[in-house]
Amino acid sequence: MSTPTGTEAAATESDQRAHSSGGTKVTAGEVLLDVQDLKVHFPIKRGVIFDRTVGYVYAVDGVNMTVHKGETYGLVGESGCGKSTLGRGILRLSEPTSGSVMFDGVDIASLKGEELRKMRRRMQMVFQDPLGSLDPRQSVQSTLVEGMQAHGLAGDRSQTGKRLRELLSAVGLAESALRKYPHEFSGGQRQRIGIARALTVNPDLIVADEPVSALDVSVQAQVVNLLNDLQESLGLTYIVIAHDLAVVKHISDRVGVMYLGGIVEEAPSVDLYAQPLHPYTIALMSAVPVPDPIVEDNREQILLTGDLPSPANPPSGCRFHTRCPWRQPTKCDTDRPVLVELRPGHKVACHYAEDIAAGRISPSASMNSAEIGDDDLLAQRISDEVLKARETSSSPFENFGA
Ligand SMILES: Nc1ncnc2c1ncn2[C@@H]1O[C@H](COP(=O)(O)OP(=O)(O)OP(=O)(O)O)[C@@H](O)[C@H]1O
Repeated sequence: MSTPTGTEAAATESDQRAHSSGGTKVTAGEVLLDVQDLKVHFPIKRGVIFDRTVGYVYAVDGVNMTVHKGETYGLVGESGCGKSTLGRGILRLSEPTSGSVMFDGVDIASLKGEELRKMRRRMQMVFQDPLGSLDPRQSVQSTLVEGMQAHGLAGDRSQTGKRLRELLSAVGLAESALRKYPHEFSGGQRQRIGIARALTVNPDLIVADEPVSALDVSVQAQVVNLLNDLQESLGLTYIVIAHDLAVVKHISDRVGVMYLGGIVEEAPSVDLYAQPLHPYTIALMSAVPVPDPIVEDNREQILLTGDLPSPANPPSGCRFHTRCPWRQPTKCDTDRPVLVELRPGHKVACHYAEDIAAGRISPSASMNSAEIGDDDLLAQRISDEVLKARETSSSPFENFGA
């Protein structure tokens, strides 16, 4: 996770390899998580008496990703593209349909019972809505003690008390918080409790699903800084799921862009934001205003037509071809592109990414803004991103385009 001053996460020289990519330092430590061809399909059932499976929602459909120890991997993409399901699939909170999830060298799909429980202790989740994810009838103390007891980490009374004080101090809450209930806290404080709960079991990996999106912009930076401090002091690895492009840019070392169940682009955060290579990422980023009025005046916005296809009936070939301004006949419609490393550490799943980057293919006129209707879903979502970016430009985060 990048700090607000842009310093890199600490790691020892021996477990790092670094190389330069257009001025960006790409740092890769030891692999903690290795996801291969992960699929999570949800059956669609019909029938009152006989529960017939009539189809599947292909929520996650062939994801490959690796996450290194001590890094923050940001997952971004529009609503419904499968980010949460991927996070849950990695933790086996949603049962994968196929594929492998290697965590610290062990395939967690093969684990059962006690072994799975022990492995789960090392992987925790922080949720978007701290109020919804905390039991309103439980005091902070019982919430935290419950987490420890579930994994046999509670110890005796004085050990538990010491640990509780450590946890509260780690997340910046006073000891008096122990006796209080979730409704007595602000949103930011509740998220601190959610983080403390995840920390009770000394995890290695935290999957944070929209950890700041329910918070006021003024509080978002505090929680991001807390996550950052905890990462440095405890050596944590994060997967942060977020739709806010500014937040993702700010907190991630590397970013994966998801579209309809797959990762279409993955790169070190600085590289991705400096030069997006996948048409979907290019369109998302072109929609976000920049603070410099001259740059803003010349900003070329790529708008896309068509609705987001249903994950129950995804398009053939490239999943994005139905809305891609650079779509080329036949190949895009028939062949599903795989992630290919086009720059150091920068992978793209697009048959024509190099041609697009070199300007050898122009976006189709029929896909430009003139034809965008008010009811276009993506246009709506992109404009939501624009509005969000405008809000965050007065937030503690740097403006997306800065
Ligand atoms: N338990 C489930 N059963 C059936 N379909 C599901 C289930 N969970 C998610 N889905 C579907 O899977 C797709 C991906 O959902 P998911 O929540 O992972 O997306 P997301 O990118 O996290 O979106 P959001 O940002 O809105 O949470 C959606 O079409 C969703 O409706």
